Amino acid sequence: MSSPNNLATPSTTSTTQAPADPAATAPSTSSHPPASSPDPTLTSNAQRRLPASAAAGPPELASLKIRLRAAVRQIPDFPSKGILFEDIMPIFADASLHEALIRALDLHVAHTYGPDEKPDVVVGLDARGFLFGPSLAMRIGAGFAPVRKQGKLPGPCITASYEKEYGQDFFQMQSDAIKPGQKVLVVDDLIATGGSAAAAGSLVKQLGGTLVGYVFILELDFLKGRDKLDAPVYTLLSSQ
Ligand SMILES: O=P(O)(O)OC[C@H]1O[C@H](OP(=O)(O)OP(=O)(O)O)[C@H](O)[C@@H]1O
Ligand SMILES: Nc1ncnc2[nH]cnc12
Repeated sequence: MSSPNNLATPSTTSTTQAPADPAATAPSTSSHPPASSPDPTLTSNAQRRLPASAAAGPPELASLKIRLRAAVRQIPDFPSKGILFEDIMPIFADASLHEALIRALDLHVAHTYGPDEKPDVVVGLDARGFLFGPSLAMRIGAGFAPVRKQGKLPGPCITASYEKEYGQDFFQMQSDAIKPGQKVLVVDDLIATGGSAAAAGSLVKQLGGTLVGYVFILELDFLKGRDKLDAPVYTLLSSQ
C-alpha cells in the first residue's frame, strides 16, 4: 500500500509539514465522541435488508452517520509527522457497522438517483475503495470494476497518471470494464487532494462511461480535492 499522504498538488506538500498543516491541529483521537450504543431500529432494518426506498428517512441516515463517525479512528503522525490519519478499519471489524456503512451509502444512492439515473457500475479505487465498493455495487444492483495501481491488471488496460507527493503515479482499468454509455459511480474511502479520484474519473470517461457521481466516506475539506472533480461529490461523514 502506498502512503496515504501521496498528495501531489502544492497544497498536498504542505500536509507533510507539521507547523503549516491544518491536520496537525485537528482534534486527536482522544477528542472523539464516544461510540454511541447500537440503534435497535437500524439493526433490525439492516438485518432484514430493506431496500433503501423502504424506510429511508433522514433520521435513519443521521443515526447511521453518528455511529460510523464514532468508529473512525484518528491516528496522529501516521504515516509521517503532521498527518492525522483517518483509520476506517474499525468499521469493517464490526458486522453491524459494516452493514451501517453499506446501508447509508445505499440510502444516498436511492435518494440521489432516479430510476433512469441509477449507476450501472460502481468503480472502486485501489485499495481502500475495494473494501466497500463491491458490497455497495451488489446492494444497489450494479456491477463493480476496480481502478488499480499500474501493473496489477491482466489483459488490455488503459492508463491515467496522477500526481503524488513525490512525483507521478499511474492508475489503470481493464479496457472492457465499462461499456460505452454505462452510468458510473466512483467510490473511495477518502478524498484528499482529489488527484486519485480525478484520474479514476478520466479513466471512466476514456472508456465511454458516464460519470454520475463520486462517493467518499471522508473528505479532507481543507485540501479542496472536490474542486478537481467534474461530477457531483458526496461525502458521508464530516472530517478534518
Ligand atoms: O485525494 P488524493 O490526494 O488523491 O488522496 C486520496 C487517496 O489516498 C489514499 O490512498 P493511497 O494512495 O494511500 O492508497 P491505499 O488506498 O492503497 O492506501 C486514499 O485511500 C485515497 O485513495
Ligand atoms: N489523512 C488521511 N487519512 C487516511 N487516508 C488518507 N489519504 C490521504 N490522506 C489521508
